[in-house]
Amino acid sequence: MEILVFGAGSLGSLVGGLLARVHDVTLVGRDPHVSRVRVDGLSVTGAETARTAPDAVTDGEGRAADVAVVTVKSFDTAAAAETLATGSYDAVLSLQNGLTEETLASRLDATVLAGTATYGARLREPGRVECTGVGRVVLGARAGGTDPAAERVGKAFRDAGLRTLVATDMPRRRWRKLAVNAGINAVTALARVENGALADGPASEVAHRAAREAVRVARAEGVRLTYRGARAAVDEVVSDTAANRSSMLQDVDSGRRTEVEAIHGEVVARADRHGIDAPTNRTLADLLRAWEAGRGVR
Ligand SMILES: NC(=O)C1=CN([C@@H]2O[C@H](COP(=O)(O)OP(=O)(O)OC[C@H]3O[C@@H](n4cnc5c(N)ncnc54)[C@H](O)[C@@H]3O)[C@@H](O)[C@H]2O)C=CC1
Ligand SMILES: CC(C)(CO)C(=O)C(=O)O
Repeated sequence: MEILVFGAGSLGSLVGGLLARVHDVTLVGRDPHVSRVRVDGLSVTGAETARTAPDAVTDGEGRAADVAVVTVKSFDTAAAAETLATGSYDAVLSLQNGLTEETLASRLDATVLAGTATYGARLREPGRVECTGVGRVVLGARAGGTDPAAERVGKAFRDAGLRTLVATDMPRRRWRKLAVNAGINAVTALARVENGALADGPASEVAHRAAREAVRVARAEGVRLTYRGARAAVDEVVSDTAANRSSMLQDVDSGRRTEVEAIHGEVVARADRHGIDAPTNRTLADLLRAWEAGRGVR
């Protein structure tokens, strides 16, 4: 299969590097990573290992592939979609955090598939990405149900050795992941603690309240999630990833812009639309916005 990975940072390089074991992969990213991959190939180290030679480019305009996998940060989604719209793809799959498929679908003619990834990835140096945890990719039709494109892409991922599930309930899975991120990300970033610190104590209470608010909004949107299920999902991720520094904590550690708008900001914006209160997410979002403004990364 011909696969374009748009956003060859940490996750995109890991997924693209593994897919390139059996597929014709092009990474769209930035220098110096792209130049290094072109000269020396891409090395995947850590929990997964591979040495592959995908094509790598900095200009994503006017390209064509069977599928484009989008792995830019959520705040770069609209710009990525504008570029993808100049090319030709049968399907576009998002593996990002947040509900970014809506942004992609509103700008693209191609079938947009929803996805989640629980693999951990960190770009260690140009040309080398570390797999910090073997997770799973779950993908499927954006509105739920079956889609032949999802089956084809799922098979292509599995053929390359990526643990992949094709699911028929993606709206519920997307919202459950958003509820988990709403629970964990800002709390760990602001308290400067690893995920495991949310196992009990006051930070755990804040995390559960934030996840509960996300579930309330999901239910207002007709997505069947239970409060107990989301609480259990937060606890399970906290336990499974106890030693992780969440992606938002890593962004704060590095003084980078965070995905606050796609996670807590999104929960608040949708809560407002439904006339629901989301005070915990509102407070967490405002604190992160204040931190970003202070760092000059907003
Ligand atoms: N890193 C991880 O372990 C995981 C990340 N995710 C999600 O995946 C998404 C990506 O995360 P990361 O890979 O960590 O971010 P990242 O910042 O490492 O990678 C994104 C890359 O996209 C590139 N990019 C953005 N716009 C571009 C453009 N127009 N042209 C070329 N390159 C462009 C950036 O330069 C950057 O290298 C986020 O939504 C994140 O929440 C989800 C699960 C795990
Ligand atoms: C699931 C979790 C919270 C794992 O750290 C994550 O997705 C993130 O850090 O963004």
